[in-house]
Amino acid sequence: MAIKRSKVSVIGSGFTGATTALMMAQKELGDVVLVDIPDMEDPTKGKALDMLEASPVQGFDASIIGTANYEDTKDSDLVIITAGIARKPGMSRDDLVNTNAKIMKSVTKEIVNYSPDTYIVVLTNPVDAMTYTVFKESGLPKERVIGQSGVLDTARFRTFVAQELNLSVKDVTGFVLGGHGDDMVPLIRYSYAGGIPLEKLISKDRLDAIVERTRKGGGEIVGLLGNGSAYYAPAASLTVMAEAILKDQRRVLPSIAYLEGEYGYSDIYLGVPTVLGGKGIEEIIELDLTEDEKAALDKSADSVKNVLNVLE
Ligand SMILES: NC(=O)c1ccc[n+]([C@@H]2O[C@H](COP(=O)([O-])OP(=O)(O)OC[C@H]3O[C@@H](n4cnc5c(N)ncnc54)[C@H](O)[C@@H]3O)[C@@H](O)[C@H]2O)c1
Ligand SMILES: O=C(O)C[C@H](O)C(=O)O
Repeated sequence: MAIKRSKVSVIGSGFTGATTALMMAQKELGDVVLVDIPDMEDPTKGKALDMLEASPVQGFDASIIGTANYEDTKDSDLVIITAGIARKPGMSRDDLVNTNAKIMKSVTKEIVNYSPDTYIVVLTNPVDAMTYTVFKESGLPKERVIGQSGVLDTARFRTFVAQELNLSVKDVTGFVLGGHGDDMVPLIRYSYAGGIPLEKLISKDRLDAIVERTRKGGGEIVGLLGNGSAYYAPAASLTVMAEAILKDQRRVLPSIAYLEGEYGYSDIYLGVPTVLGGKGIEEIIELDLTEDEKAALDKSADSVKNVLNVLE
């Protein structure tokens, strides 16, 4: 049998979907199918063609098509969901819940109809609850339905730490746990610059300020953009997760995973450290938490549960 390139479908061709499609094609992760609603079919085709025309200039090999027909997604190895509405200044991510839950249900039906064994990575907000909705609707095993928040939240944290210390972002590591809301939990104790614990390099006051800015990082961009939310760093985050799965890299990355007792929670999707590889979420890493860290994580999990409770 001939060896085939991977196929990745991106549902939603808006800011995050289109940017993710381009980043994945630039990294030659596979052929890309960009999908939107029928009313958006022509602009979606236009974006895909425009990206394809960048390929000779940048020297990447990938087919990129735009469509409103799910048949074109048939046999996707991986599907990324970015479809839905984004928040505007003054809104919380949770305000999007019922509109986006309906969209999750309808797109998930179509996805698994054409790709019954695929992996799905969800971006749409409120992402912890939307990942739960997609999991329930898809019937896929839990390790194949994954949400994105921690890679982005950790990237924001690393950016602010690198700025504070005037060091390369490459040398700063961190971990953000919990739901993708203002009470997410950046774990300072597990964060380093060049292997040195951050607590030895940055004062408590400054670290507290960095944690607060990280928690409100999405809102900071929403406020600046005025009409829409972040998309470059979210697309980069989705791309690294897609790469980890498609290339079976077994990367240690924070993902929104379905918990069955891990960290003391059950029947919930929440951000935790995971091993991401060719089987999707291959492991959930359970870190020892102090009482304060566990209390912060409980608060964040409660916020996610409150959103799950309003799901219609
Ligand atoms: N989890 C995260 O870290 C994170 C980061 C950034 C954005 N987001 C979320 O991602 C979502 C998308 O953000 P965006 O900036 O790309 O928004 P956008 O408005 O630019 O794009 C959304 C696209 O979804 C399409 N769409 C709507 N209903 C659809 C359906 N039924 N089928 C297919 N496509 C459909 C729209 O036509 C639009 O093109 C938002 O909910 C946003 O809050 C999450
Ligand atoms: O903040 C938002 O609404 C979008 C996204 O969740 C983000 O963190 O940038």
